Amino acid sequence: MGCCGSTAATPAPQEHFFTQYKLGKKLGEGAFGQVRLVVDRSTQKELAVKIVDVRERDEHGACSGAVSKSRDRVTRTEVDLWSKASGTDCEYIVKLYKSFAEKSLYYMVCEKCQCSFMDRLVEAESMSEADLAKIFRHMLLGVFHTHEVGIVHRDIKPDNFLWGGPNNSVLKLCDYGLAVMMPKTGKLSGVFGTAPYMAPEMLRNEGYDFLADVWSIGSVAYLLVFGSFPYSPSEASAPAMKKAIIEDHPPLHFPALSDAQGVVSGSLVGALDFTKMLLKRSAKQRPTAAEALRHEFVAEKVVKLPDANEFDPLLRKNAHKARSLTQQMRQKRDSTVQHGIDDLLKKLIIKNGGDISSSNIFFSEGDEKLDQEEEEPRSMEPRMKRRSSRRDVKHSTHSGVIDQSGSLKFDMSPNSAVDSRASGKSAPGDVPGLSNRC
Ligand SMILES: Nc1ncnc2c1ncn2[C@@H]1O[C@H](COP(=O)(O)OP(=O)(O)OP(=O)(O)O)[C@@H](O)[C@H]1O
Repeated sequence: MGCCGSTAATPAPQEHFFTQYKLGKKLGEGAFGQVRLVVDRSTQKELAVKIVDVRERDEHGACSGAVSKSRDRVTRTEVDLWSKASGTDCEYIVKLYKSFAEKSLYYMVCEKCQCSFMDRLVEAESMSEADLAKIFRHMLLGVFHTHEVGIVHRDIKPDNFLWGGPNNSVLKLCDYGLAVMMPKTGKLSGVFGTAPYMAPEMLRNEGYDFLADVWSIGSVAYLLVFGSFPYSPSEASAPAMKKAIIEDHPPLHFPALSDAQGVVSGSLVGALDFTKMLLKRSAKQRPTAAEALRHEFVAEKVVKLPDANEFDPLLRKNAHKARSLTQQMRQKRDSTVQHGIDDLLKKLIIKNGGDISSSNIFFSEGDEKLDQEEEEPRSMEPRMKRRSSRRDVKHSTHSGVIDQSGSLKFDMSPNSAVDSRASGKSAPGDVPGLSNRC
């Protein structure tokens, strides 16, 4: 692969990532890459960079050194579609500033966010209906603007929303790795995404469109309101989950919102109605993102004032359940992939005149700057606790699918985030047209 520095939209072959940015600490890990802090050398502004390694790997993660054509194509598509969505200047989409493809690594320079949606939800000191309404309004706005430019995201789930923007109070959609442009025919095919959030029409192979993303938001809403996925098959596996969604069995049901004493949580009535509206099994009866934004639960004109001390007891309980479930869904991170990228980056830093020995970015799990911030008064979002990147890195580096209690849970990931574009080959037992993402 040749060097091709570019702005997100316009190719500019003379630009190179390392001449413009100084690489910093790791903020998170993905299946094929990592996200790091960067500093723009000309403005000193802190940003983030998603680095994706497109080299061929065998099933043990060993790397041949050659570029994988399919992974290269998939990553190019991710850059193109993220760039297009980001071009809407919607504040509810993580902004992509520039992208580079050099030495089998893609660099996507984007705005730096504070933390993931789920991390803050669990650590929040309060959570009211007003907070929930804001969350879904932001999610819908990111999805709406994505749809406006003809893109179906196909991987709407809690992990793909990050808190950022002014006071870190804006929820932003990210990860366009499975996104696709809606074709002229108006229908898409193929199963993509993460099993518990997949729309029935996608799994039934009936053809789907933007409304598949709306179903996924409905699944996230269900998760937060009830603390479980809309479908909870007895066997905890991706195939069983897909079967349950296809067959509506055990049937989709909305339990009474009551606590152990049988007291109905009145504050969640609006959220429940909103969730029911999004989770219409028939896509024809489901609202578009624009229509959903007019539902009175999320509509801007309906003013809801959060009470600083309010934490709906059901929401508190469900936030922890939801966090545990979403952690089980995460794909196992392959340390070989991470080490491979780190090795390449070290060589590139040295080649570009940097000094690895005086830098701890590859050896430290911590992020001193953010740790210091944690000791400062929480001025930005007072009711939400910060989460240090030290814990982030430790968790993602070592834990795989280990939950908060440290116990290893069932793993839905091998079939949960699927992308037939990524690997180009099927694994035994895969549904035709489906292959694992990693
Ligand atoms: N712009 C950003 N600012 C700060 N942290 C980020 C940013 N983007 C991603 N992260 C962190 O990095 C982690 C990995 O992000 P990425 O999008 O690569 O992962 P992923 O979606 O889990 O990966 P994959 O698409 O391979 O499954 C996120 O969970 C988040 O914690």
